[in-house]
Amino acid sequence: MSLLLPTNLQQYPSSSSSFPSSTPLLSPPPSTAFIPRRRCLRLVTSCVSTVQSSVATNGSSPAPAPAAVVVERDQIRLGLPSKGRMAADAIDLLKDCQLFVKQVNPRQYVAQIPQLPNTEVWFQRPKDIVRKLLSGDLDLGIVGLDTLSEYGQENEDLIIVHEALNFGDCHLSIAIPNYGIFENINSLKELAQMPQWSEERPLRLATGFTYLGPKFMKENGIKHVVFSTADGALEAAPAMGIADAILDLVSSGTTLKENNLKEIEGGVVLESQAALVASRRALTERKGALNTVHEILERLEAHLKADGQFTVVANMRGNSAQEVAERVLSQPSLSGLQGPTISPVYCTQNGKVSVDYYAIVICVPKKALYESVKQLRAVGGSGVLVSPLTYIFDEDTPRWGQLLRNLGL
Ligand SMILES: Nc1ncnc2c1ncn2[C@@H]1O[C@H](COP(=O)(O)OP(=O)(O)OP(=O)(O)O)[C@@H](O)[C@H]1O
Ligand SMILES: O=P(O)(O)OC[C@H]1O[C@H](OP(=O)(O)OP(=O)(O)O)[C@H](O)[C@@H]1O
Ligand SMILES: [Mg+2]
Repeated sequence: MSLLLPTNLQQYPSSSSSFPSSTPLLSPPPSTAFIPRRRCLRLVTSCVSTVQSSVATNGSSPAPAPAAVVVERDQIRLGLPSKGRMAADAIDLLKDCQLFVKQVNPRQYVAQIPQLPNTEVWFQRPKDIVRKLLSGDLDLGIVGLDTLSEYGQENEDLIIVHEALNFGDCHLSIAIPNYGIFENINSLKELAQMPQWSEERPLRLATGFTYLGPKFMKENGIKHVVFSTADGALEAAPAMGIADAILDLVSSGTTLKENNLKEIEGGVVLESQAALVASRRALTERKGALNTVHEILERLEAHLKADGQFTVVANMRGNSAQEVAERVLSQPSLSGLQGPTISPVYCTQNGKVSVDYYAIVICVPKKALYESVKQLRAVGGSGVLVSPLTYIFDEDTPRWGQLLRNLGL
């Protein structure tokens, strides 16, 4: 995968050809950029009988084939999650960027965004958004980085345009029971070194991530492992006796806790949140796609930057703007984005206009609000007004420059 990939994903080699032939129950090296998923799973099923049925009914399809051509059409297509926990948040984020998705009813899978007249929205399951970006049926999409990595499989055509949309935060992590033989096991290394695992009796790992799971275990040198898969509620697998460990998404950790499971050191495969993704082919070959992604990106960056900040206005007595500025800048949390704006506050006394006070305006990170208010008071600030910020449009968006460089433009 190309530029803008988060660091935690960049650690993966772009080819999976290094799967050792001695690794039991894993697929041999593929000859193309795609892992032949069916082949990988068939090897698993031949060794563990219980896996066969779950794999057969799992619905995991083979890795998507790369699109050969960009089919001509007038509209740019943006894929949004049709349901699940990301669906509402994606629409809300666009709404906060003044991009209103007009969906007539929830069962209608196509919608418009009046502010982007050349763009249509298609609602799809997250994994299908990735597949359809690859097949050329979608041009842009919002999905979790986990889904992108699992179904995109480092395909060069997928470009992460914005890797941190600030929702859908979770991480993909190995978890083991906190009881029995695992009671004192707290790291991946300790798990790998347990004497229980052998070629005949490998560690049984249940996961929906049938690409990332084997890849991670291989990269960590864990040989005696076999994978099973299911569509959900994986946390039940150890207690049901189906698996020894699981690899699944974690956010609050409640599901693990409620099922007597624990994460282990070194067991995090990736950190994930929602991302804006594009097809490289679409951006380079489809008329209007680059302009559309530029507009969406500008709005997203401006909104997301503003989302973490408050505007703070306060009055301060002083002899000059310079003197007030010196006092304000003596405090570490009051420098704002570029520095405080300081303006005279005019009032009349005995019919004469005079300036005794100055208004200062700064942007303050939401996390630092209380600290900033304390610092303002300490240098004589009063009448502090705090209001939310809607947008911060910088001179240029850093991600836009990165995107153009990535596309060779
Ligand atoms: N517990 C969680 N907390 C936060 N984000 C999560 C969590 N679980 C999943 N996600 C994010 O939301 C995305 C969609 O998850 P969701 O559960 O809605 O669908 P799914 O499980 O992938 O699909 P399906 O409907 O087939 O079960 C995930 O790919 C991930 O990026
Ligand atoms: O750490 P937590 O906040 O408890 O969240 C983790 C759970 O959320 C996801 O499941 P989801 O709710 O999507 O159900 P699913 O298994 O049907 O996908 C994930 O697969 C975990 O089971
Ligand atoms: Mg789910």
